[in-house]
Amino acid sequence: MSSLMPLQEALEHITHTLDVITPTEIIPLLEALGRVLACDIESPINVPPAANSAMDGYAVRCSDLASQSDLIVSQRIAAGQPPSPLAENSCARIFTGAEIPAGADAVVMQENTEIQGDRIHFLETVETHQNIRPAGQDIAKGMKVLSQGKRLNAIDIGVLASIGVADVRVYCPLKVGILTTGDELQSPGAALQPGQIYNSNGPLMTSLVQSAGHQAVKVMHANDSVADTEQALQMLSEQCDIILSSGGVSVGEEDHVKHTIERNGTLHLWKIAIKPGKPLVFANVFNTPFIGLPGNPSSTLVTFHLFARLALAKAAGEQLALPTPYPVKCHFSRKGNQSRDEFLRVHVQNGIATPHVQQSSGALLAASQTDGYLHVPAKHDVTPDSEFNFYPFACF
Ligand SMILES: Nc1nc2c(c(=O)[nH]1)N[C@H]1C(S)=C(S)[C@@H](COP(=O)(O)OP(=O)(O)OC[C@H]3O[C@@H](n4cnc5c(N)ncnc54)[C@H](O)[C@@H]3O)O[C@H]1N2
Ligand code: MOO
Repeated sequence: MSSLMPLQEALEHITHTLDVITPTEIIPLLEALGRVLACDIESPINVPPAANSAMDGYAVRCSDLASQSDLIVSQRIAAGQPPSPLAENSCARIFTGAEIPAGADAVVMQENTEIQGDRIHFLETVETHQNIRPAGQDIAKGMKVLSQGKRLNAIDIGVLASIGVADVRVYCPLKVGILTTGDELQSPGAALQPGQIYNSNGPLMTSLVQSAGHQAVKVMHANDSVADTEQALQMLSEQCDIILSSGGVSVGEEDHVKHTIERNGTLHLWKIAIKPGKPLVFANVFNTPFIGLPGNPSSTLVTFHLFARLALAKAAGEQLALPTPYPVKCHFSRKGNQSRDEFLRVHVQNGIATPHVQQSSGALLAASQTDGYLHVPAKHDVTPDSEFNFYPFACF
C-alpha cells in the first residue's frame, strides 16, 4: 500500500504552492460586504474625534464643585454643535454624544441633579472624567483596524464607516469552475435510469464554493471518458481562475481525471491519511490550478472543508485557517482506524458527542443531521469518557 500523507502536510503544501490569483479593484463600501480586503486599513482619525458626553446631563469643572453644590448654566451643547470653553463656576447643559467644552472634566447625569431656579443643584459627589468618552476611545489615529486578507463582515463595514472610509480596495471574486465526473450521474429533476444515481456533488460543491464567498461561474459534468473530461477541463480553464472537481481520482480504469491531467498539465495525486477523503488531486491543467476531490459525497464534503476551502481562500487573497476545534467528551466506544484520522459526523449536546449511526463515505445525510466533525486521530480508540476535538460545521 502506498504511504498516506498526513493531513497537515498536504494542507501546507497546497496553501504554500498556490498564489493569489485574483486582481484587485476599488469599490464603494456598501458593496464590500463579503469581499476580501486587498490592503491593511489604518485609521486616518481618532474615533471619536473629540471627547464627548456619555450621558444627558451637565458638563462641569470638578474643582468648581469642591466648595459649592450649585452652578448656573452658561451654555447648551447638543450633539453636532461646537462648544465654547466652559466659563468658571458654571456648568453646560449637555446631551449624549455632544462635545465636551474645554475646561470641563466630568459630566453629571441629569437624574443626579435638581433644577433650582436658574441654578443646577448637584446631588452627588463628582469624579474627574466621569461620563466622558475621550477622543480616540474607540480607535486611535494611525491604528490598524483591519488587515489585508480579511473577508469583510457587517461589523467590519461599520468599523470602516466609523473612520470615514467610503471606498475600499478588495480582491476581485475568485471564479471557480466546477466539474463532476461519472457515467452513473443524473441531474436532479430528470428520471433515474437503471444504474444511475443523482449528482449531489455538483450542487453540493457549488453551494460550498458560494457560501465560502467565491463565484461558481461554470458547472460542468463529464462522462467517464478522457475525451469528455479533457473537453470539460479545457472549457473550464478558459473561463475560470481555478477548477474544483469530484470523482475520478481513484485507481480504477474508469477514473479519467488523473489521466487527462497527466496529458495536459502536472498532477500530484496524494493519498491523505483521513477518512473519509483519502484520494486528493492537486494539479495544474491547461495552465489552471486544479483541486480534485474524491467522489464519495461525504469524502467530497470533508475534503472541501479541510483542504479546498483553504486553497480557494489562498487563491482569493483571503487569510484563512482551519477553525479552532474544542474538546468534547465521548460516551461511546469505537475502534480506531490504524492509518487514517477519522472525521466522524457527530451530534454534540452539553459537551458530549454522539456519532451518527451512518458513517459511510457514500452517505451525505449524516452530515446534514449532525453538528460537526469529531476528529479521532489514527490509532486512537474512542472509549467512554475519552475526549477528542470537535469542529462545528458552523465554523466552516
Ligand atoms: N481499489 C481501490 N478502490 C478505491 C480506493 C482505493 O484506494 N483502492 N479508494 C476508495 C476511496 S477511499 C474513495 S474516497 C473513492 C474515490 O473514488 P473517486 O474519487 O475516483 O470517485 P468515483 O469512483 O468517481 O466515485 C466514488 C463514489 O462516489 C459517487 N459519486 C461520484 N461523483 C458523485 C456525484 N457528483 N454525486 C453523487 N455521488 C457521486 C460514485 O457514484 C461512487 O459511488 O474510491 C474508492 N475506491
Ligand atoms: O476516502 Mo474514501 O473517502 O474513505 O471513501
